[in-house]
Amino acid sequence: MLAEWLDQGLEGRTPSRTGGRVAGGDFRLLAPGVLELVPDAASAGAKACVLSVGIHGNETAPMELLGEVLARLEAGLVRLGAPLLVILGNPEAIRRGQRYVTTNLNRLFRRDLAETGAEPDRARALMAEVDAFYGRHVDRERLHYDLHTAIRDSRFPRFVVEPFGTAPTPAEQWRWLAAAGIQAVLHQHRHSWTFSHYAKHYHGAASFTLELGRALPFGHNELAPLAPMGRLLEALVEGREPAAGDAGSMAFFRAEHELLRHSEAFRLCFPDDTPNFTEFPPGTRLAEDAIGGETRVGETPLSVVFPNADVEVGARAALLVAPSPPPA
Ligand SMILES: O=C(O)CCC(=O)N[C@@H](CCC(=O)O)C(=O)O
Ligand SMILES: [Zn+2]
Repeated sequence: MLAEWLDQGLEGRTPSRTGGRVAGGDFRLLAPGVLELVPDAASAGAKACVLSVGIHGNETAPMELLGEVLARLEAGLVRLGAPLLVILGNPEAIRRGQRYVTTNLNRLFRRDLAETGAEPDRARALMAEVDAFYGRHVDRERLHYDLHTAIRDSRFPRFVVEPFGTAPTPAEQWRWLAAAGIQAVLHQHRHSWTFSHYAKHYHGAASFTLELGRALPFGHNELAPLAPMGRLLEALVEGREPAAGDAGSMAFFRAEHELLRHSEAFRLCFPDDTPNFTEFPPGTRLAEDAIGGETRVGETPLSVVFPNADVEVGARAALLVAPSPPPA
């Protein structure tokens, strides 16, 4: 039923059942693509976990990975020990195999959102579900992992974005992420109104956008490198202490600038297939635009992450980042 829930969500079918039992607890379907799992008895240190996939419809590996965890839960190989909200972000975009339908859902998670349309409505529905879920677990630490894959190759194929926010990230997160095969961490320098930012900014959750390799169609993903991440997700679902790795094995970066597309004439001055975290020396021309002119690297080298000239006008076309010290 749980793994079927993913398929039903993708196919737009009404689920055959809206609730039932798994080992250690109950599940119930709260809304299309929103599933809550309630343990009979959560373990003492269990977090209130939000796990989301498919916020971008073409990023399939996280859906397959989470589908495997849910299948193991259903088969009784994993026992529910933590309150869990599982979210299939943008079902219509997933059905179409597209990043989004009309606008990028992952820029809309703000409470003063005024836009109307399918994606803004979905953002409002997901924010309400997250608010209600954390509201039901006020006594627990909050966690949100928003699982994605990247458009391009990367010097670090598996990395996380730590959203901007005042709530400090618990040190255990770095150890868990290192053990789960994460190779780099990028600290955001300003509000970005992504889903992971929402959980941190409004709810003080330990939250990340996780980039788990490259975006490929269903059936083309190599899940073996994600096995350690699958084990981290299972530990969270069971309310167990996850495996700890050496946080020092990860590379840490900080966003220094956000490159915005200001006009239709915007273009990046490096090849389209430039991998994430490619470093450019001082003086390199990175982009040109009809409004705002050209962007060059200043006095210190900068690396480029998420370069995409094809975003909506006004949207982020790249992050320019520099190495930063690991958190104390
Ligand atoms: O590879 C790309 O260019 C985009 C991959 C992706 O969807 N990344 C997220 C990052 C969100 C964040 O900054 O936390 C996004 O752009 O929404
Ligand atoms: Zn994404």
